[in-house]
Amino acid sequence: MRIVIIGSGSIGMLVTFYLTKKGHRISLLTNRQEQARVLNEKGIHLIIHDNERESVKVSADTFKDLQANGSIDLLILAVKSHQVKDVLAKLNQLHINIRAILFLQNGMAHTELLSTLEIPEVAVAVVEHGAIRENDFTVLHTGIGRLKWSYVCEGQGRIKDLLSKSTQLHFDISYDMQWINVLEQKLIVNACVNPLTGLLDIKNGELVKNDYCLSMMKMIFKEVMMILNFKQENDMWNHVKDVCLKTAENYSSMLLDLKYNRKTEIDSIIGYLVRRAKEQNQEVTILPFLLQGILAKETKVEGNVD
Ligand SMILES: NC(=O)C1=CN([C@@H]2O[C@H](COP(=O)(O)OP(=O)(O)OC[C@H]3O[C@@H](n4cnc5c(N)ncnc54)[C@H](OP(=O)(O)O)[C@@H]3O)[C@@H](O)[C@H]2O)C=CC1
Ligand SMILES: CC(C)(CO)C(=O)C(=O)O
Repeated sequence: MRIVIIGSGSIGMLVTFYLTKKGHRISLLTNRQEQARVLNEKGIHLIIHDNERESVKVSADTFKDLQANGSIDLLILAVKSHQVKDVLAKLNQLHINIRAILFLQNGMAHTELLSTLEIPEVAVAVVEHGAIRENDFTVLHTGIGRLKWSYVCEGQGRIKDLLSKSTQLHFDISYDMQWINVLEQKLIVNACVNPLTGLLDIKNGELVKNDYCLSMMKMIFKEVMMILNFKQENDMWNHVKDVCLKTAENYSSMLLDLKYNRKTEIDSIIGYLVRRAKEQNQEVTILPFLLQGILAKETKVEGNVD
């Protein structure tokens, strides 16, 4: 089975590492020639529990090296949510025949593209792990979590086959029948944690340790619950707080994107919720505030006030 992973950042390297270790042959497609060269020379190094280091050999190519009219049995997309559209458009232009696709993004931007896909097998997953790209060939596995996934359409079961053969190795995998539930539950967590940690420049744990932060997070949570019409409010609130505790020492991906001057996934998380509130004629004030706040930080103009 030809498995291709596009996106060789934190999650792309993490998933490639574990699948390779489990014996799967993966082609990792990078954005930059230099990264492909380094990966082919050094392999992927994974650092876990502060200093345990392991490495695997990998086969890396650039996205631009993809041959037109080729085929991919299973494509795993590990780019940021706002990069998905561009990647799919390029694959389409090259007439690549994709038999199955697995999305690993946070947020909901990619769900708006699902109805346009002409791929027989489609699944979505959320990654509850923490991973940080230290350099072009090293990834830190900072939080051990789960990969939760679900089919949008099952096709020939290639994804099920791969994931059922890939359990353990620090990568617990669980299946849910309802793909929308999988994504919405992660959306709730990301909406509560990411923008607030990004704006306040704090670790995830501070959100539950500091009473002011906790009450701000509760205000966000309330608006999100209303928009999604989510029923099990208490369970979900406990889950959000639990994620903050389990990832207490982590910086959220949004805070890191801001720190390294990268575009954040705010539109796919909060932008999506604001658009949904508008469609449902619901008045929301906190989420638009967060959206503007993060966009302001993303486009910050430096200089003296006077
Ligand atoms: N990191 C984490 O701990 C977690 C991440 N996630 C989610 O996983 C997804 C991926 O995140 P993450 O790995 O952190 O992101 P990164 O920014 O680390 O990685 C994205 C990768 O995609 C590459 N890329 C961008 N555009 C293209 C393109 N057109 N063609 C080929 N490659 C491209 C980037 O290249 P370049 O190297 O040039 O930038 C980069 O290597 C996100 O949706 C994120 O929210 C979910 C849970 C935890
Ligand atoms: C779960 C959480 C909040 C962990 O930091 C995350 O998904 C992220 O940072 O994007």
